[in-house]
Amino acid sequence: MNLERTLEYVLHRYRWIFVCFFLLPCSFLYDIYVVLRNWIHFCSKDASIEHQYKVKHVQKQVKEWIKTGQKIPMCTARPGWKSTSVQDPQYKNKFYNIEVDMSDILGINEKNKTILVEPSVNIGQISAYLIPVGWTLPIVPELESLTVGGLVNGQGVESSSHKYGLFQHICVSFEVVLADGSVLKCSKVENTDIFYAIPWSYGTLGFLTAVELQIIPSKKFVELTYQPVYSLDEAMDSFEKEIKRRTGNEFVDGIMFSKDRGVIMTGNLVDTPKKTVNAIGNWYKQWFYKHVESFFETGKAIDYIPLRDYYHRHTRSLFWTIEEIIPFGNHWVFRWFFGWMTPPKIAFLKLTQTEIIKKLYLKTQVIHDTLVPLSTTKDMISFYDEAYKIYPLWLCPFKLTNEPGFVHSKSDEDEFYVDIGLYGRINSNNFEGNKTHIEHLQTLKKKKAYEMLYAGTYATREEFREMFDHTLYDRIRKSLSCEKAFPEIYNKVNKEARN
Ligand SMILES: Cc1cc2nc3c(=O)[nH]c(=O)nc-3n(C[C@H](O)[C@H](O)[C@H](O)COP(=O)(O)OP(=O)(O)OC[C@H]3O[C@@H](n4cnc5c(N)ncnc54)[C@H](O)[C@@H]3O)c2cc1C
Ligand SMILES: NC(=O)C1=CN([C@@H]2O[C@H](COP(=O)(O)OP(=O)(O)OC[C@H]3O[C@@H](n4cnc5c(N)ncnc54)[C@H](OP(=O)(O)O)[C@@H]3O)[C@@H](O)[C@H]2O)C=CC1
Ligand SMILES: CC(C)=CCC[C@@H](C)[C@H]1CC[C@@]2(C)C3=C(CC[C@]12C)[C@@]1(C)CC[C@H](O)C(C)(C)[C@@H]1CC3
Repeated sequence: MNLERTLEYVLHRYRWIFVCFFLLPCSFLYDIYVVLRNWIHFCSKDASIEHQYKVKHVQKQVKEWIKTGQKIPMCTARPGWKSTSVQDPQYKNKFYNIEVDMSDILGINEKNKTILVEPSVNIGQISAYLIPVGWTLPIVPELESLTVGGLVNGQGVESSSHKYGLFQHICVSFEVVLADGSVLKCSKVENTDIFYAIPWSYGTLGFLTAVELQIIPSKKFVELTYQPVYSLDEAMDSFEKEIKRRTGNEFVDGIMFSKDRGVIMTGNLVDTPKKTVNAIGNWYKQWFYKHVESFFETGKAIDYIPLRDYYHRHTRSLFWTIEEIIPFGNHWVFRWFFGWMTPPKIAFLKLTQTEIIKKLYLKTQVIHDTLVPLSTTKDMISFYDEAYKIYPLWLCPFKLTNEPGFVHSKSDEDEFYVDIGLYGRINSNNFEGNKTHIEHLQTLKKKKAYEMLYAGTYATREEFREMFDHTLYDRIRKSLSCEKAFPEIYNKVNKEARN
């Protein structure tokens, strides 16, 4: 027991040695390799012609699965350690793996204001491609490694979501390979039901092979205003006012550093900065959340930030979770000398974490996002303060439409919700392990909230069905004969059902 404790302590406390001396250089070299590979690929091949061959390859694999007698369900062959989540999808070892590794941008259609991409294209790739040519996605989730396939089959949210909704709401059409090996295009005008059923479906309706996304004109900078607040009431009032402001804000989000102290941030796109630009993405700059915290000393302030730096502001510090791994990572000496190699790749961190580190995270930390109606956000934050006391806390408002599907507003109208992000160490003396986690689930139910599923769910199958609207999903699964081909969503996102 004592030995285990000591080992836990050493592995956790000194993880940085392995991360700094091994994972950081590997991550940096891997990034160079990816840039070169994409560039060579871009110069040597016509992505849209090659796309057709890639789709045929997926179809061929599905048809081979049919010939095997459809005994075990299918899933993508993307290894679990590559996924941007804490989960370990062990089903990948048991299921029939289909290679859907398609990572090309297929082109922009400026007239229709859309971009066509393959599903393994990541958000970093899209922002680097679009911004220099004057366009951007209306919603750019902040971690560069998130893929379009994962964001569509899962879910995505960002500080522009109060205006545009969730990532699924900027999708124009999907191309999918179905369980019978056929290819189908769906959108708001053709195969509508399938179009609405795919978001949140976790790859349990078919294999996504292309996604058409809405694009909007971009500008060079974000004018970002930081407004410190000194009580939860003030935070909620300011938040509500900024979301509903008539003149509009392109971006609204907030970070609470304790129950009574937070910073609400509002931003707009501009071409001409009115003061010196703050390129917060440069390797020697402070971690973004530390920069935000500094405004308690100075009071309300404005920054002009290059657009791409703003979008990926939490990439370098993985929100605030990197501090647990490299505790001195924000020290100026580290930033100046090693900052250019950060962050370590999430995939490499996952691949190399030990069982003891995994257990320690589960025992002492929570990584979870909940989607709570704006009207009950204050109560939910108070609950989190009592039960977990995890700070900083991310607050990201979003518009939830009543379009059909797994998650929609609970009235006939669009409603405002807030994504509350808990990422870190539990500091509350009231925390009582699973008892608290169960109370949390019950509170979510009372508040008519949803859970984001990248962190998995501990809800029972019944609770899960109560939280998420399965009406359309069940119907589409039947009509597309998915029973043998794919597991149900629950069997992918709940640990016990998954194994
Ligand atoms: C947010 C949360 C909610 C929970 N709710 C319930 C509940 O309602 N009812 C109940 O009976 N038990 C609940 N638990 C506890 C849980 O049931 C068991 O501890 C778990 O099933 C043990 O499985 P595992 O170690 O194989 O972890 P896995 O689920 O396989 O996860 C693998 C590893 O990933 C990490 N990890 C996974 N998810 C998280 C996360 N959200 N936050 C931090 N680290 C994570 C851990 O390192 C974990 O060891 C909850 C745990 C967490 C963190
Ligand atoms: N700001 C934000 O919104 C953030 C969101 N996230 C979450 O991260 C996740 C995305 O991470 P990422 O690593 O990109 O994705 P993952 O590899 O985690 O994939 C997520 C799910 O999507 C399915 N999927 C992915 N591609 C396809 C495809 N082409 N066809 C069919 N199914 C597919 C996977 O199926 P299979 O199981 O078969 O592989 C899996 O179930 C999302 O769930 C998102 O919610 C995380 C951080 C921030
Ligand atoms: C909806 C939004 C904005 C979600 C943000 C989620 C991030 C905070 C999550 C996504 C991936 C994530 C779960 C991860 C981790 C921290 C929190 C992250 C970055 C870490 C790095 C924590 C340390 C762990 O040992 C391990 C390496 C497995 C994970 C990897 C994924």
